[in-house]
Amino acid sequence: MTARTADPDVARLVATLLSHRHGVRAAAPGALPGTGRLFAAHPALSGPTGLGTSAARIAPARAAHGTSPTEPSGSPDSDLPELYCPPPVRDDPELGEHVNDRLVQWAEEIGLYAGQTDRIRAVNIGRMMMLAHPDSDDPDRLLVAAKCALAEWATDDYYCDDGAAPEPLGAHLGIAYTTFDPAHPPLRYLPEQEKVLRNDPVRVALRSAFEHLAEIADHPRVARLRQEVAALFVAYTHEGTWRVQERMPAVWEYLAHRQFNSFLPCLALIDVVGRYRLTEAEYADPRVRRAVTMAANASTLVNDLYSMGKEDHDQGVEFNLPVVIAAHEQCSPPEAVKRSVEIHNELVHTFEAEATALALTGSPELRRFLTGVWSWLGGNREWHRGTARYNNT
Ligand SMILES: CC(C)=CCC/C(C)=C(\C)COP(=O)(O)OP(=O)(O)O
Repeated sequence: MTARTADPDVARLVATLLSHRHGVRAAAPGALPGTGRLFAAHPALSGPTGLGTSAARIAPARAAHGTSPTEPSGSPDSDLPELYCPPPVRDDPELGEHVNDRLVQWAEEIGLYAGQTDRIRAVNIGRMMMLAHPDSDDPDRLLVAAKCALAEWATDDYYCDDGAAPEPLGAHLGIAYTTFDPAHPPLRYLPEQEKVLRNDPVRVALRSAFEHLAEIADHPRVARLRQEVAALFVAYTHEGTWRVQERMPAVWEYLAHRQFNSFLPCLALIDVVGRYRLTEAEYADPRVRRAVTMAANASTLVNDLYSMGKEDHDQGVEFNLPVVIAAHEQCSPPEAVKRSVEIHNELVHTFEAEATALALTGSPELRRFLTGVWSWLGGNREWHRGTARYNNT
């Protein structure tokens, strides 16, 4: 495994991706084909109503941020393929800021990212939740999703990234897991266990986030998130092994890991935030699972592309799809970025086709959930395009 250096051609391509005015435009439709009409036919499932909610309704061809399928696509100054991604459905900066303020307050109260309040505020996960969950204007629900996301992200930042030693990773994650699936030791060991769970900000954050989730979600959906975060932790360990072994994974292996070291836990809360209930039978349907995990993977490849600039400055080896492709397919870094965009696009096209079929034949709740995943892709990309986490390097 060789250390990477910032390649000026890659920097140019990443800058193109990040650019608002000349970047790769959203090329995908704003709604899954056919679902706009179906939503209209099911007013009970057509999203929130009331003050300030009109922007949250799913509109087939309208972008919240000046990108629409009718706009020209592709960048004038590069041959980077279009990033196939829907536009964001709504942009309500005030709502995002409100959620973000409360999220930062929570982080301060529990000591998460202590001394880095300004940085965490600038990352603006409140805005991410506002963009990615356009069918909810409920700040309390968006805040719960934001707390879960920040706690999951912090687990990565504290235990995996930023030069963290890989050796204790398994133990860190094993203990962290018990914050939301409690261990029940003989009573005499309980004080010692409890002390450890309280003396680390990641553990405190995960426990607190799950407690808040339990206030708004029923047991099956809390269990659903538990399962997705367990898979996330397995994937964190998977990545840690490459560091210990100093091994560059094969492209297929990297992608398999990225399906779960992904935003899948965020997608799992789409119905909770939207205040409806997708049955566990439908969530677990292998056809739904395939579509949703592909979308999760694609949304995280967006992260790989947008975070390349940041990762060039991080300590230690940072894995992302272009780095893995360049290493294994003996191509230049710019070519690896292009191939990564193509892989992203294939995943999104496949999701679009399969989710459309499922939405047309499944329950109204499944239809709304899959539309929510599609909206999530658009909001996720829009957030990556603007967050200080990837734009201030
Ligand atoms: C919000 C959430 C579920 C986060 C867990 C997974 C995660 C940390 C990412 C999908 C982000 O990936 P990465 O580790 O590459 O993050 P950075 O690019 O370092 O911000």
